[in-house]
Amino acid sequence: MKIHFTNLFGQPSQSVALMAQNDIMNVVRELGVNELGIYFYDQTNEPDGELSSRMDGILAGVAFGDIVFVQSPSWNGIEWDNRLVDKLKLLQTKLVMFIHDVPPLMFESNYYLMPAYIEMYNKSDLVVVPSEQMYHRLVSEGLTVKKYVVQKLWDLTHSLELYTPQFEKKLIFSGNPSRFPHIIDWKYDTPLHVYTEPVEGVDYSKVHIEGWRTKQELLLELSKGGFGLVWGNSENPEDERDYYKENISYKLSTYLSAGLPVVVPDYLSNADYIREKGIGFVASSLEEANRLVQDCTEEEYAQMVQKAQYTSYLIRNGYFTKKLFIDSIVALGK
Ligand SMILES: O=c1ccn([C@@H]2O[C@H](COP(=O)(O)OP(=O)(O)O)[C@@H](O)[C@H]2O)c(=O)[nH]1
Repeated sequence: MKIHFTNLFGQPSQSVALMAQNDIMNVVRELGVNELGIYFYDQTNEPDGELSSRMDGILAGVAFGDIVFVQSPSWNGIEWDNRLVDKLKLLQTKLVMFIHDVPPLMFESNYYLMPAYIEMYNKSDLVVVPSEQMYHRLVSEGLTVKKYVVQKLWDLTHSLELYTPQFEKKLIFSGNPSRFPHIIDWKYDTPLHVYTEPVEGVDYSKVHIEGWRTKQELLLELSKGGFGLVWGNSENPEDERDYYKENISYKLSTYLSAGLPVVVPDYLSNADYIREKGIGFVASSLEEANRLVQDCTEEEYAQMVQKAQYTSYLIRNGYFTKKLFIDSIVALGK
């Protein structure tokens, strides 16, 4: 019996979906997993026979009874993904749906696709979900798969020699303000440094715009100090859509991979982890986030940095992925 993971190719190198899938693959490859490369492309007018041959090629190395983790979605559309799943069922594989993103919940205009996604998820033997909240949400939408494993945090692997974060009353945000517009309308005392590719015609005068960095450059910069800020798509938590409360934030793991203390909103699916481990502040508004940083002492910060080392070690070395991998195999065998 072999174990396979699908892995995404063909998106720009700045795509977080691509980074996340590729990083998962880098971890499980070390565990002997076989890679099923999936190309992201415009498949709209692909003739049926060609699509079928393409998929047979992708699945050439899969034998009857193997275990296949499908990193979902492939971003080629639900029909494409569903078709691949049907081929995997024909091969009588044990199917693990590793749910990274749920497009019908991400964008309101896609909600109509929910029954199609649930139908596909229900073909699997086990689902890996970002959080308990997401599992219960999907069950409320019709998910019937009983076996599930919670991912909890993204890994972000590297073997860089980083700095030890130093106390500085500054916040850092690594993400595209087009998805987080309130970030560049920053109204608070604590300086906010934003890592993103600047877009022409956008006013960045209220923040310190740092430009785009590669993963390595970003981690090195982050590890110098300050606090990593996670916030949802709305400034006010009351306006926040459910999705950010159910999925897990990639930027949160980026900060933690660099050993940086964080400030997160109280609705974040894994805010309890930050609170329990003492590796940052949990805030109910951006105003409070600002105040918590302003009131923080050097000793308090040093303690958070000390505690963050443990989570940083796990994230850097891929342990959240290794854990979900082992938990899934154990659960499939029950
Ligand atoms: O200069 C930059 C800015 C961002 N990023 C990456 O892009 C991610 C942003 O992800 P996103 O905003 O989608 O995260 P989420 O919404 O899940 O918090 C960061 O965490 C980094 O890993 C990067 O590599 N270089």
